[in-house]
Formats: sequence, C-alpha cells, structure tokens
Amino acid sequence: MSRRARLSIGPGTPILGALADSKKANRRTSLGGGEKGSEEKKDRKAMLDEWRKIRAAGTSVAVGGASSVSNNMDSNTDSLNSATAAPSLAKMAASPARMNIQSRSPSPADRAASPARHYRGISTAPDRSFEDEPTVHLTINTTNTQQIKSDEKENDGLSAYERYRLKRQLQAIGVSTGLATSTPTKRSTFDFDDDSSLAGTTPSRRSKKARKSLLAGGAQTRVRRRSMTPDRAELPPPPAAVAERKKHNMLPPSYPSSAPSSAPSSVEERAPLPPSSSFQAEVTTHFSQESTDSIDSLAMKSRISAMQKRIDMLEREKMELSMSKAPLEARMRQKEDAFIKERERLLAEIDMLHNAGRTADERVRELEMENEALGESIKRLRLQAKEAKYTSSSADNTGEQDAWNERLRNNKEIAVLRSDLKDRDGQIQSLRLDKVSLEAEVHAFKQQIESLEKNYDELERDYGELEASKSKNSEAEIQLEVLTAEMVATTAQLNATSADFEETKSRTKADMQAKEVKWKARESDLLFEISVLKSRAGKQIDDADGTMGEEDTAVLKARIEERDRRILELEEQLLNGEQLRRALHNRIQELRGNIRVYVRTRPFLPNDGASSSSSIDILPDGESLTIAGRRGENPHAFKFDKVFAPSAGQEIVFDEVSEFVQSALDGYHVCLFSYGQTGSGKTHTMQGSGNGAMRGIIPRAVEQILAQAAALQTQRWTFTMKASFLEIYNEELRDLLVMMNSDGTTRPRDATTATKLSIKRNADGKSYVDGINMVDIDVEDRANGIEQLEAVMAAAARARSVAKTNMNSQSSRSHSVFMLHLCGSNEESGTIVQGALNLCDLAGSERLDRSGAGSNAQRLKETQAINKSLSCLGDVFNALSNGSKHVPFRNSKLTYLLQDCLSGDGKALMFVNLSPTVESSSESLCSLRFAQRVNQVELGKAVKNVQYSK
Ligand SMILES: Nc1ncnc2c1ncn2[C@@H]1O[C@H](COP(=O)(O)OP(=O)(O)OP(=O)(O)O)[C@@H](O)[C@H]1O
Repeated sequence: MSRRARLSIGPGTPILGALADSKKANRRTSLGGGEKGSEEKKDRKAMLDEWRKIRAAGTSVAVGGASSVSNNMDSNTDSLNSATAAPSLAKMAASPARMNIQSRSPSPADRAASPARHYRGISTAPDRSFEDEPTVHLTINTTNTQQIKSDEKENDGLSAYERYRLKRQLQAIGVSTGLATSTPTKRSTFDFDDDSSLAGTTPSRRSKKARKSLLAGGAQTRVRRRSMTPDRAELPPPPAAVAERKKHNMLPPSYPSSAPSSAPSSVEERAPLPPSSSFQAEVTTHFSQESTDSIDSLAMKSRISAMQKRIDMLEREKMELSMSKAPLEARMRQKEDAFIKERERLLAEIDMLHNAGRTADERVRELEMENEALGESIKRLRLQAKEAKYTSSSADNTGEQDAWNERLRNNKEIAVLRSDLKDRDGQIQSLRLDKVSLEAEVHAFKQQIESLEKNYDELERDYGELEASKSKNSEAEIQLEVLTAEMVATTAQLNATSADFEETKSRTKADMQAKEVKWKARESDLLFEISVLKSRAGKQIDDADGTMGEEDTAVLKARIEERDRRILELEEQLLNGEQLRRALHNRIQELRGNIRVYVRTRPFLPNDGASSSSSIDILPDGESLTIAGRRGENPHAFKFDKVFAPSAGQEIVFDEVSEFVQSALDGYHVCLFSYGQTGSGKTHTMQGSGNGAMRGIIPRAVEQILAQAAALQTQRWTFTMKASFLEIYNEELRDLLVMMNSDGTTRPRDATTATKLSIKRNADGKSYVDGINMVDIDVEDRANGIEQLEAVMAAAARARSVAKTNMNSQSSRSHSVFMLHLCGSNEESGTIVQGALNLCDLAGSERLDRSGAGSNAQRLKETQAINKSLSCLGDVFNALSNGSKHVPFRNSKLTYLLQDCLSGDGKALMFVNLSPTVESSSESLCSLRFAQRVNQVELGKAVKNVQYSK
C-alpha cells in the first residue's frame, strides 16, 4: 500500500507567511509615518545581519551537500539546500537535484544512529522539526536574486513581538537559512513518501503484503496441522496396548526352555517329515528337530525381548515428545491468534490516523490558500493606500476628506483581515500540533508493530523447533511401527512353529506308542515262532535253548534290517518321484503358460480374538487344503500349485518363488502379486518387515538378482538395474519415489514434482508409466545396491497410503507395484536381454461392515475404488479363462498396468493370502474361488525379450 502525503507550502505557510507578515507589518509602520522609524531601521538592520549570519552558516553547511544540486540548476535560479545533519549531506550530494522533499529508506547505519527517525522522511518526535530529520532533501526553486533583493528592500521593519515570533518559527522550522532569503513566487511542493511508514520498506523488513500472506500461510499451516490430528489417532497403540501385546506374545508353557544343539538350523529350513518313515527315523528326526526348534525359539525369544526393549524405549521417547509438543503448540496457537488480532487492530488504527493526517493536511492547504488570498488582498490594499498617499497632495480639499475616509476604511479592513489571518495562523499551528501528535502516535504504533514482529519471529523460531521435533517424532513413530510389525510377525510365526512342533510331538508320541504296542505284539509273535521252531526241531531244550535261539534272532534281525533298508530305498524313490513329478508339473504349467497360484495362510495374531481354532486345514501333500463350510456345510476342498502352512516362514516362501524371480534376469517379464482380504498377510508376503528373517519377497528378490548378476559377470554379462515404486490410489497412479533422486538420495518436494502418473504405450505396444521416477540400484557393489533398495523401500513406505481399519492397524488403501527394470548385455555374444520384475501388493478385498470403512467418507471412497478395481481384475481373469476375444484390460488402472504380464508374454504368479480365523472363513472361501478361476487361465508360453546384435 503506498500513500503519499503532499504538503504544499505557499506564502501562507508559517515560514514564508511569517516572513511576508513581518514585511507587511514593516510597510504598515512606515505607511503610518511612525516616529520610531530610525529605531526600527536599526532593528531591521540587526535582523538582516542575523539572517545573513544564519544564511552564511546554512550555505557553508549546505555547500558540501548541495554542490551537485547547484550544478544542475539554472544559472538564474537560486538553489537553497537545507540539511543540517552531517550524514545526510553526503547522501544529498549523491542525489540528483529535485523539486521536492523526498524521503528515502534509511540505511542500517542511519537506523543505528537515529533509531527514532527510520520510518519516514519526517521527524517522528513531537518537538522535532524537519531540520532534525537527516533524510530530508529540500530544494526550493525561487525567483531570481533580483526579486529577493527588491523584497528585502520593501521590508519596512518588524515589531519586537513579530521579530521574536519570526525567530521562533525560523528556529522551529529549521529550513530558515534558505527560506529567510527567498520569497517564492511559485508555491513550492514538499512530498513525503509515506510508503516507508506503512510498508516498512527497509530491505530487511518484509512488505506488509508479504507479511500478511505469511500470516495467512501461518494460519493455513495451523489448519494443516490441525487437519493432521486424525492421522495421529491412527498411529500405533499406546504403551498399555503394547504391554497387552507383550502378554499375548508369551510362548506356550509346553515350549521347551532349553535344548542344547551343536548345529542349529533355522526352523524354516527344516524339511517336512515324510509321511511314512520308520520308527527309528522318526525318533531320530523328532529329537534332532526338538533340539533345533528349541535353539531357534531361544534365539527368537531373545530377539523379541530385544525388540520389546527397543519398542519400550521408542514409546517412552514418543510420549515425552508428544508431552513437550502439546503445550508448545497451544502456546504458539495462542500467540499467533493474539498477534493477528493485535496487528489487525493496529493496522486499522494506523489507517485511521493516516486518514486524519490527510484531512489535516487538506485543511492546512485550504487555510494556506485562504491565507495567500488574504495576503494578496492586503497587498492590493497597500498599493491602493500608497496610490492614495501620492495622489493626496494634488487632490482638492473635498477629495482629501474622501481619501481619508477611504484610508480609514482600508485600515479597518486590513485590521479585520489581519485578525482573520492571525486566527488562521492559530488554526494552522494547532493543526500542525495535531499532526505531530498523530505522527507520534503512528510512531508508537510502529514500535508496537516492530515488537510484534519480533514476537512473530520468535514464534516462527518456536514453530521451526516444533516442526523439527515433530519430524523427529514421526521418524521415531515409523521406526516403532516397523519394529512392532516385525515383532508381531515374528511372534506369530513362532507361535505357529511352536503349535506345529506340539502337533508333531504328540503325533510322534502317538506313533511311538502304537509302534511300541505293535513291536511288543511282534516280539511275542516272534517268541512264539521261535518256540514253535524249537519244538519242531525236536532238540533238547537245555542244549538248543542257547544256540538255536541266537541263530533265529540273528536271522530275524537280518530280515528286519533288510526290510528297513528296502523301506528307506522306497522312500527315497518316492521322494525323487515326487520331485520329478513337481518339476514336470512346473514344466507343463510353463508350457501351458498358466498363472501359478500359491496359497499362504497366516498364523494367528494377538488381535484375532480368543478363539484359535483354524477354519483352514492344510493337507500334508503341500498342495491341498480344506476350508470349513458356512453354516455347517461340508468342508470345501481346493488344490493349487503350492499351499503354505502358517508356520512357513519368509525364507521357505521365497525359496518356492526364487526360480520364478530368476527368470527376470533371463529377459522375461515376471509379475508376482498378492491377493486376499485385508489383514491376511499380503504386505507381509511382498515386503515383509524389518531387515532380518521377516524380510519379504521384494528385498529377497533384489538380493538374489544382485547375487546372480554378480555371478554372471564371470560370463561377460553386465547388468543395469533400476527400481520404481508406484501406487494406484482411488484409480490414480502416484509415484512413491517422488522425493528421491535417481542416485538414491532424497530431495525435498517442490512444485515441479509430479506425483500423478499415466500409463502409455510405446511403439512396440508395450505399456510403460510416463514420468515415473527411476532409482538406480548399484549392481557392481552389492552392499551399496542393498542399501539403495532399503532407502527406496523406506521412502515408499513413508509415501504409501495406509490407514487403520478394524481389521488391520496399517491397512494398505491402495495397490502398490514395485518394478525392477533389468537390462543385461553380453560382450562376447552381443546378446541383450531386457527383463522386468513387477511385485504387486494389492489392496485388501474387504467387506465394509467388517473393516468399519463405511463409517468414514474417505475410507468408503477408497474401499469402493479398491473393490471396483479388484472386480475388474476378476473380469479380466474370467475373460482369459473363457478364452474371450475381448479382455477388458482398460476397465481399471490396475489391469491396464498389468496388461503385458497377463496377456501371454510374461510369467505370472499369484499369492492368495488367507486369514485362519473362523470369522474370516467366508472371505477366505471367496478368495479361494477367485484363485481357482485364476488357476484355470492359460496364457500361452512366455516370451523372452532378447536381442542378438552379433
Ligand atoms: N505369515 C505371517 N507370519 C507372521 N505374521 C504375519 C504373517 N502374515 C501376516 N502377518 C502379520 O499380520 C498383520 C497383517 O498383515 P499385512 O499387513 O501384511 O496384511 P495385508 O493383507 O497386507 O492387509 P491390508 O490389505 O489391509 O494391507 C501384520 O502385522 C503382519 O506382520
């Protein structure tokens, strides 16, 4: 906002007006032919001397500063510069000659020297004159010197009071050295640039507009902060809940407390027992397995307790941070509100004062004009009086009387005009005083604003600190979430393994007892046989008892050993046959191009409820399962490529898909996706948690590919690898790595970062995501590559849309797709392969009533989008399994994105994740039926993307 207060000074202003006034008074005195003429002449002389001295002093001061101004002047123009403050003189010298008084922004040095005078080009203290203001440049364009001289000659002398008043005014106004000698013929104009007072245009200070917008920004930030509050409600549970979990995580009492073993192996590595092993084999397996599991459980226990400690610590930190955060936030909000209110009030008052100042200025101008008019009429009357005086001698006696009367009338009129003039002067003076006091008020307000600004800066600093502590807090929360997830998963798996172990133990015990009974029966049979044989041989019992019995026992032992060996051989053959069958099955699947379907049931979790009976029964062949029917129906049986039990760990699962992943390096487009109801373990399967045993397929796949790429270097293969990560949220594609540079470093979000992406097709008809950020994964240095991958996963986890639902505290509200783009070239053969690995974690299919998403508008919208895209995926599989000509890939972003993998060129594998609870059995049944349809899809043989340049 820029306002300019314009003060016009004509002959009627106190400075010049007073001078004119005194001149007129002198003339009047001389007109009256007073006897004090000579004395007054002396006074006048003294006054002129005094004026000359002042002028000389003023000129000498002004010389340095005004020389450049004078150089620019017309030769017959007298330039008078008034500037008494030394610092401004130098600045005046630098400034071009101007007709106006101009204010400038004070330099920091000026501000330090005279803090009270910064805001504008005029004095802000009530008793200061313009002379005190070091930033004022005054240049008055006057008439030529002749005119001044003639005016000086016209001065007839001053009364003592007028001289005193003139002196006071000259001192008060300060520009007297110049003004006393110049009688302007034109009205000079003084301009005050008022901007600085209102806008505070010092370089260091923000413009009012900018500050307003800053305040608005502050308010918005506050709103944003407040709008973030619900998210906090979705953060991990408080320590009480953690304690509750701890309670749930206790191992079953039957679990062995110590079992030393010389060579412990992972629980997950343990091969499943063959269904028909011999008694000895089973006993041996049982004991070695028991000791192995105990060691694993001990290790897991100690890991859990370490994790628990870390979680407790993070919880404590979190509590402390949130306790210190709340009062700070409240104080800041209070201060912000008070600041905004106070500032608005002050700005309104300043506006009011400025309006009052402007009105006063206008009034002063009007009075000055009136004053000028009065001066003119006094001059005219004086001239008339003079004329009358000169003509009086030649006039006749009758005319003399008239002239006398005329003079009397004139004198009366002059007296009236003079008193009028005096009144006006008084009015002008009081208006000036008003103005000065208004300026003082404005100054006080400005100081108030300054202090408020300081407060505001403090608040900003506080806010910065608060933000920093907030981000620290959220980092701690993320860590806590990761650790909690890892701990929950580890505990669940441990419980499942322990349950498995218990089951195996009791089964083995029962087997043992049965075999003992059998063995005892067999023993008695054999004894009976021996006695029969003995009696048949007809030998003496005393002699033969020892020798024959020994022989028979040896023969029998040999027979038993022979049978055991045969059994072992047959078992081995069975195992080999089984492996061959699976390999052939895989080969057939590959040739037919089937989408492979693996089913994984997750273990029970602490918040699954008290009932721990599973609705799913996994058969020992590792491919079949049955699920309890609804409302007492018969169980439903299903068969898939692989069925994992709840105790199957991440490593076992990855072993089964590693070959599949490997084919991405051979130039195939491979797609793995996890499907299932919310909370069934899709994210656990794909991403997993932490950096240890709970890592999922994505980190393990990248590690394997890095290891394989390194091994292939010996065969002259060089690979490059780029990772990208996106999510499909409410049918929109979003880049989860927008905050990452291609080298893996993070960057702040700016206006140019595009988060929304689109799917396009290239010249070969292959789809690609336009504008997606790709992060290089270092293939040369494996450790660095793994670190880069961890950074990618962390950035994506931060950016992903998750929320708490009734069924999962960290439910994915979007489909996420991790893409690994691989390019390998062989120097020797000139072969180039281009493979891709798409690892897709679908959002959970869910029923609104169970997930509780229906009660929240945003959750409802998300759920509708999720269910719609999953139903589109189902339509695509239906069309593919029916062999329809048209497959509706374009009906959703998900199917459009996966089109290449699902239309025959690539290899696809689907994980169906199931929850074991009885409450989830109907959702599990739906998922299994969906999976059965997918298993029937035949895509045709996958195609390798290879080019041969030699
Ligand atoms: N096989 C498993 N072993 C141990 N814990 C598991 C297993 N599967 C899932 N969990 C645990 O179950 C919880 C829910 O799993 P997860 O978040 O992976 O489900 P989801 O299917 O991805 O759910 P949503 O669709 O809502 O995102 C997690 O705490 C996870 O650690």
